[in-house]
This record gives sequence, C-alpha cells and structure tokens, in this order.
Amino acid sequence: MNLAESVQALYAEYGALKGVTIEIYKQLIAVSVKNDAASATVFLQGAQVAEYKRVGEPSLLWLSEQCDYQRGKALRGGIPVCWPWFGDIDKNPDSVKCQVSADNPPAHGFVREQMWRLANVELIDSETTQITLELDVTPSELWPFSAALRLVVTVGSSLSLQFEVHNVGGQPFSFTSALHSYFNVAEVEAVEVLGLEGVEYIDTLEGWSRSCSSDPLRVAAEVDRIYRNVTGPIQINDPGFARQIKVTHSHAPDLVAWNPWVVKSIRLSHFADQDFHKMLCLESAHLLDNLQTLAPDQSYSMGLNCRISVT
Ligand SMILES: O=P(O)(O)OC[C@H]1O[C@@H](O)[C@H](O)[C@@H](O)[C@@H]1O
Repeated sequence: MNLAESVQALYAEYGALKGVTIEIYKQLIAVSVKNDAASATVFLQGAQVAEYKRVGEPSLLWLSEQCDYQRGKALRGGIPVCWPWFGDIDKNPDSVKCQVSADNPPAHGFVREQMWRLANVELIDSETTQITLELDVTPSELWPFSAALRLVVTVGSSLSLQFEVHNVGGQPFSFTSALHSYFNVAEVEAVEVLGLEGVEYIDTLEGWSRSCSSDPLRVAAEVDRIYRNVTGPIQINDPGFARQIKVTHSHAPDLVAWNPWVVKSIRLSHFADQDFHKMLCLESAHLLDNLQTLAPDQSYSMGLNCRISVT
C-alpha cells in the first residue's frame, strides 16, 4: 500500500469518529484527535506522540521546526519510544548488550524508527480519546527475539501513555526502555523541576559519576543525568507559561534529564542552535540495573501521566 492508500484505509476505519483526522506529513502518517479538553497528534512511525495541547494553552510538548518527516528517522521532539535499549548500546547492562550483534546499532533502540499499526481510536467521552498503536517485533540482525508492543495514548484533560511489552517468542529477553518526553518550556533558564531533590543521579557528562543535590533541578548549562529510583511525581514549574506540569510515572523508576545547551545544540540533527532555550527532556525510564527480563508469555507495562495546572 502506498501512503495515499494507507490514509484511505485508515479513514475508512476511523474517519467517521468525531474529531479524528488522518494526515500525511511528507513521508509519514499521523492521526490527530480533538475533543472538548485537548487535541493531540500521534505519528504511526515510532508511535511518536508529537503534540498534546489543551484548549487555549501552549503545547505541552516541544517539536522541532526542522523535522523532515522522513521514513526511518525519528522526529526530534514529542515523545519517542526508546526500546529495547536506551542511548548507546554500550552503556546498557551486559544482559541487554549481549543480545545485540549488529555493528553500530542505533541509539535508543530501533522501534522509534519503525512503522507501528494504528490498532484503535476510541472516543471514551466528550473529553477523552484513546489511541492504541501496536508493533510486532520479529527476530532480525538487530535483535533476535519476538515481542508484541503496544502504546496506549489517552488524550483528555491530562495526557497519559501506557507502553506494554509482551514476550511472544520462545526465549527470555532483557531490555531497558524510555518514554523520551521533550517538554515545551517558555525559557528553560527560568524553569525549575521539583521532586528530584535528594535523589541520587548519574552525571553522564562527568564520567558517569554519582551525585546528588538538595536543590530543585535548574538548567544553566548542558545537563545529561540519570536520576535513579525516583519515588514520587516530578513537577515542572514554568513561570514563562505560568503553568506547572505534574508528571507521574508507573514502573519507570529512572528519570533522564537532558538539555543539550549551546555546544551540543550546534551538532544535533533537526535542532536549531537556539532551540535548547525552549525544551527540556525529562524521560520516564527503567535503565541500568532496573532492566526488565521477560520469560516467554510474560508482559511488562510502564506509563506516565502529564497534568498541567495554570497559575
Ligand atoms: O539524538 P538522539 O539519539 O535522539 O538522543 C538525544 C539525547 O537523548 C537523551 O536521552 C540522552 O540522554 C542524550 O545523551 C542524547 O543526546
């Protein structure tokens, strides 16, 4: 099926639902939903949520204006799904690393670049729409196992994502994952993140050394940290947008905080030199010794919820 035929098939299935549109962005297909509380756009490639916006408010998520919407390339922004490893494969636990034999495997796994299937769109009520995407992972030179992945995105007065992994093969496998949220902020220098005070983190910019701070997280230089075993919700205070974003996680004990700042911004793909002022990644994850191992027929599910309050 070519792009136009795929869109036609999706329209035949979901086009009659109120507020649902299927759109083509260059080489990619996205489903957009709009209800009485919010609107959102999710790309089939990577099951990548690209936008969530409550009526009359700025976007929750940052999305690069330099996205080129090409097959096989994750969009810079929104919420990419990183699986079955996070970041550089070599920084993953041995039991995750030893499963991957390909030379130069992509950063953050391979499912953010694959075409997922739109499995369902459901209008739950006038303020809530649920979008379900699925991907069947089959053995390949990148990863020799079979898994069924599902991402359920609930668009309402808050945004929720539930990511499920089911081992449908005959062998156990291990993985790390992240829902790599790029938050849209008015001016990152003015933002503070509460909920990470006193939580030990690994500073990947300081030789992966361990550190801890009793202050809220503020960004005034490049930040690339893995906060370990975060127990409560976090809160992003954004005075420029006069709002707070409360992010709650389930089965995602680690939190990656990332802002590329000046120098890294220049070499990042699909990222303007000044974009670092407008975004802050706070990524819900299970990494390092929080990896998961699934025996045949076992499942794992992790999730996040983002709720905005306006001051
Ligand atoms: O450019 P990518 O592969 O999307 O990765 C972006 C960033 O993702 C973050 O999760 C990492 O902590 C950073 O080190 C990395 O630069």
